[in-house]
Amino acid sequence: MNKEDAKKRIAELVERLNYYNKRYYVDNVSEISDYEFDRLMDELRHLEEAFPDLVFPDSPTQRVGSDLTKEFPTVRHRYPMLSLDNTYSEGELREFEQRIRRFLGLAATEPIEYVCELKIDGVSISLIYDSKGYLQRGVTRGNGVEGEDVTPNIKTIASIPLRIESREPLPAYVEIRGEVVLTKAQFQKLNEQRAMDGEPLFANPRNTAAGTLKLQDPQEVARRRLSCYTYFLLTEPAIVKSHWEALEQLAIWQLPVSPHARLCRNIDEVLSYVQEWEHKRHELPFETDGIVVKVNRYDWQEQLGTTAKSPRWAIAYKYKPEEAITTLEDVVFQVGRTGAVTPVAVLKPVQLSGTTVQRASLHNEDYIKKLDLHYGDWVRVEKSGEIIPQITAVEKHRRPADARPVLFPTHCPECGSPLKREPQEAAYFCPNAWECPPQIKGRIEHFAYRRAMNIEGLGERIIALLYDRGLVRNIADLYDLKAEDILQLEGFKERSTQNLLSAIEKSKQVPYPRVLYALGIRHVGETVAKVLAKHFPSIDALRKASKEELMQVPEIGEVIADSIRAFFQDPANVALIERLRRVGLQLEMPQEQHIQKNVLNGAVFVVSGTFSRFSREEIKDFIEQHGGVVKSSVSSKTDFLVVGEAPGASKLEKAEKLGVKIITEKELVNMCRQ
Ligand SMILES: NC(=O)c1ccc[n+]([C@@H]2O[C@H](COP(=O)([O-])OP(=O)(O)OC[C@H]3O[C@@H](n4cnc5c(N)ncnc54)[C@H](O)[C@@H]3O)[C@@H](O)[C@H]2O)c1
Ligand SMILES: [Zn+2]
Repeated sequence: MNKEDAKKRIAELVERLNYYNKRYYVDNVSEISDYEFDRLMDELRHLEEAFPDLVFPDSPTQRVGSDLTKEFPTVRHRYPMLSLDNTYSEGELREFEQRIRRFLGLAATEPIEYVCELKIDGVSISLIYDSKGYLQRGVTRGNGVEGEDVTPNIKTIASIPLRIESREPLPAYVEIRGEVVLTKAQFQKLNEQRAMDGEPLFANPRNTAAGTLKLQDPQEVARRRLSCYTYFLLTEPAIVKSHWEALEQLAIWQLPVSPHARLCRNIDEVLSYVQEWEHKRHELPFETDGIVVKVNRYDWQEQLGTTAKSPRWAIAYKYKPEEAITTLEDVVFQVGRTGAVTPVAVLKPVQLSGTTVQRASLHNEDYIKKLDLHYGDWVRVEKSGEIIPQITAVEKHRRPADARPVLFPTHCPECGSPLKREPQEAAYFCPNAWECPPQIKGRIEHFAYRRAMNIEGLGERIIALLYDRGLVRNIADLYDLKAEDILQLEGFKERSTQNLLSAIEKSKQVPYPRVLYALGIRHVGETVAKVLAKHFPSIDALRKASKEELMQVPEIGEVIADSIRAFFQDPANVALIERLRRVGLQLEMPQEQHIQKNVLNGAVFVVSGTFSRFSREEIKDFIEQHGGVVKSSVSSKTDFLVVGEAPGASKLEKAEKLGVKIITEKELVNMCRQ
């Protein structure tokens, strides 16, 4: 390539990679796969090596991708937080060893020990502990030089100790680094919940963890249940001489360390570790994208030093994304509870990363157009960091001559209504909310769902049966069901019929905030429903609220306000609510909760055990709404310990010792009634 062309290509790569970096680190979105990103990076690095005077200062090869957002205070790192050099080839691992030997002037016979660790696909974090062992700060990598202080969010992570317990005095400065992740199981749970709430699904655990760490509401962060693994210890003065000892020290201090790290005596053992984990890593509870290899001895690490972007004593070996090639048999267009239409590719079954893949996500119309997808096409399917397989490319040269292009339907595949596309949104939806079967069934499923009305036994299958028999067309119909209706359903006997009826009956006691959530108003998830119920203590108050009044509530923005207004403007919804009122659903907060505002007068409460009338969150809210203060542990300042079933023994004991008054939930409710 001549210099002119190189210059053009370099400028183009710098611009594109900087753009992907911003999308990835700031917006937490991957527009291309990590593998493609790394290939472009590699191309840039090679060009820059060939034309060293064309290395721009803003080149992504020269700096760490920055996560700075200006939404959190920034903190300067005492030691820069760098990235890692990476490779996809085992040959380059051997070259890595050769470079180290040359740099340190070691003979070929001199053994070099390495520590191998799994490269966890999450977000790096730096934890600073003070000399008494208390967690002082949690800071993101930022641009490597300064990061963002996300301490309140970090404190929600259960496995990170708020205090290091140590018999020996701690060094004056303790910094621990690690990776914040979402486990695959937790990621799936969150997405199930989002599907229930009709919200767009998260793409993958890494980007979700990164986005979660940057939320402004630590309570929401806590709800998402992040995890953490630590793998770095920096202290002043130094207390260990090698990386392996550092990992041991972290374990002694009860920091979460991965049990799979291994001390390898030479590069061959490193390569075996790499091979050993290539497939086994899929069984781990979290996602990994490779292996990190670190020179064990600290004195050697120090001599090797760092480049502007990464240490010379470590390298990441990344596994190529596993890919399979198969044919596209069909595309189905699924209609969800909110009417959103999602295209899903039906593939000829093929093995990929140890599972049989038969379906792949196609996201939306734009994605299908970008792929230029045709029925019968040979397609490449990848599972890289994404749980749901993706079609990454079409093998156009193998396309059958008469192949028809995949076109997005103009009408709903379920009810035939013309589809609509919201301006600025990629997704199409079916506007026929009241008659489109999957939307009706989806709303009833959402209503019956555990965290909403919690109607036990009323799942997807039974709802489909009730719907197909014409017994239920909306949520209010559930309350008109008779024993003889249910008895005629397949699989129902006397007993199961009674159980279902009493589960439906029981749902009449579900408190108002959950009923509000169960109604399935778009954008009104669990948290928003609670906030709304607090400010508008009855459904009538909410119905009468203007857009402006709604938007005065913290956390309620224009989108939510519009959605609530639209819901109540539909007469069918108003009629439905009237029916729910007649059957006796809770459509307002209990009287005592909004009259007796300050009866508890600042008294300090601790709660323990499980309660029959409230969830853990609800009892805390209840106390606070009545002017009490809730603390998490019993001390001499505690006035009351409220005990439910199976209270914590240590709390009870402490309360008894300190003479704290112990009361039941019933007594608490009575106190608030006076
Ligand atoms: N898809 C995209 O659009 C896009 C954009 C930008 C970056 N990326 C991905 O991010 C990579 C660059 O990110 P990076 O600079 O954070 O480098 P990196 O992720 O390749 O490696 C460095 C990071 O690995 C993490 N890590 C996990 N386990 C570790 C362990 N045991 N020891 C040490 N570190 C460990 C640390 O957070 C560390 O900061 C790219 O190679 C690419 O894969 C993707
Ligand atoms: Zn429809």
